[in-house]
Amino acid sequence: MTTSKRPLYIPYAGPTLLEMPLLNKGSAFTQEERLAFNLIGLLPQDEETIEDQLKRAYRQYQQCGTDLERHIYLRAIQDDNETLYFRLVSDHLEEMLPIIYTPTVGKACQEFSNIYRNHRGLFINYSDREHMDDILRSATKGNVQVIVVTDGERILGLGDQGIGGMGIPIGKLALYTACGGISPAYTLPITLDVGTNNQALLDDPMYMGWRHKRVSQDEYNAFVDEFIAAVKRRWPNVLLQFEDFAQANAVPLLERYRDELCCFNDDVQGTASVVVGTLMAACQARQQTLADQRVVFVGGGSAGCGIAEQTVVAMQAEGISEAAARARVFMVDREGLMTTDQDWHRDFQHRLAHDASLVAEWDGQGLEETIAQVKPTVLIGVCGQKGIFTERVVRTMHSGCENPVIFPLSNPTSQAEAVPEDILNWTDGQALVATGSPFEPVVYNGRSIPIAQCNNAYIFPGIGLGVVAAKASRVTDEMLMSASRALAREAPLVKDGKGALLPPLSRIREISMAIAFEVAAQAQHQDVALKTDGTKLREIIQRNCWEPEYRAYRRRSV
Ligand SMILES: O=C([O-])CC(=O)C(=O)O
Ligand SMILES: [Mg+2]
Repeated sequence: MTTSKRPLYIPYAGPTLLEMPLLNKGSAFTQEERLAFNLIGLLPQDEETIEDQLKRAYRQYQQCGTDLERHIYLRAIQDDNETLYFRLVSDHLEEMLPIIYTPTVGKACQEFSNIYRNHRGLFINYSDREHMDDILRSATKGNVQVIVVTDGERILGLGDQGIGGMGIPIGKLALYTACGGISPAYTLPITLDVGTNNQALLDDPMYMGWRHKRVSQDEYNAFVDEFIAAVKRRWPNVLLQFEDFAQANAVPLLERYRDELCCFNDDVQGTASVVVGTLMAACQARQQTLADQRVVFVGGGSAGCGIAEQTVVAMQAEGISEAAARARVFMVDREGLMTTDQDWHRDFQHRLAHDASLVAEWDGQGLEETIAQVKPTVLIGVCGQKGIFTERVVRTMHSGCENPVIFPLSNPTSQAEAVPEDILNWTDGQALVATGSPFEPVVYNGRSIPIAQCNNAYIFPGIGLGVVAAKASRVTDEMLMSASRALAREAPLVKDGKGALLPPLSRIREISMAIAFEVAAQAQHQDVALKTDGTKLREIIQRNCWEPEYRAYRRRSV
């Protein structure tokens, strides 16, 4: 079945057309199209519908033996026929998200050079820097609206994966389409190949990236500068998402470019936005405010500090002073509670450090002691250290707080600070738990407790859709806060008094639309997008939503 939308006029034909994943329909080309586009004899005789193709594809998917094989299989369909890929993923969204995205995408990054089949996106190598404009020009898509870029240095909690990190921009952009409705014709994944410090990759004869240590900081900064300048020349209005950069670069890059082009850092700002939205939902479900909470973060990197700063802003919005809000937020890192006498902090960490006098009477300032002293109501893990929320840590917290909120957020599953089942067992089933990677519901005392996946996937597709639809020129902090509020409103535990802290992923398309609306309205309010009325805005957002369905093709002469 093709849609009732108007036909597309296509200048390509023959094998070339079949090799264009954005246009290929495979066995679904009609007899008339096969004639018009010189496809006779290039396809088996039977003219199929997308439903026929879906049945075959899903059957083959089910025959794959491992999650990584399922990932490879889906990526192959994506490279062959994007319409079929997105329809298949949309039809089985909850089942396939963990395959195309976290956690399986982590494995796909680690195995990138071993499982490589086909080109997708751009690899911009440091030694090709003089050709930056040519490289961007050779991106076959003319109208790019969203770029996700990584340099592969901090892929999930898995560290430096070199060019293997490309799995992440590809996965994130698949979600922009599957969850946010952005047409795949408008998305472009990019990996900046500035070398790798992962010795195993450098020694691996299969490794496909630049076999070179990461370039020096000065060389790196100049290279990223050239990249951003070239992007601005080629697509001045694009939305650029920074993804999985190392801590040393994430915040500085964001600060350097956020007033220069429409960009955001998903790990810092997207994660902050989804976590604050989930915290708001947890507080509302308990009829408390965020400003009532004492929050301990384990992991003082850019993600942890980003969430902490956004938490401070959200507490202030409830009416307390900045100083009072900061007094309720505690960062624990490798040297324990972050205090102002430690000299390793970067600026963004120093702002969140407590005065050393706070710990003067404590018995050290490690995680357990901090929990015992601070008596937090919320514990958030963003340190990538598996199992750091030990039974002792969780039980100590529970002894000071009847219903603790505990979010082990590190990804993928193998890096989680604790698993939900243990947390619920150690807290007599009282904790409110959300994780970064997906987990099955936990059965406790015969009750099935759903575990929310507090992953930035709830946020970035909606932000992207809102920005693209409203043609916003910047991503402001207030736009991110609107996204948090829109997400909290959808929490089943708040709306219905039961269920999870976040809506099921099966509703993510709808949630992304709601987020897009709030984000776009806020952009208009702040004059970073042209004003329209609300009805018109809804219409524009709707119009920007691409559906994975085949259009009829007519031949256009070149
Ligand atoms: O990709 C994910 O699942 C979330 C994320 O940004 C990260 O962990 O870096
Ligand atoms: Mg990330």
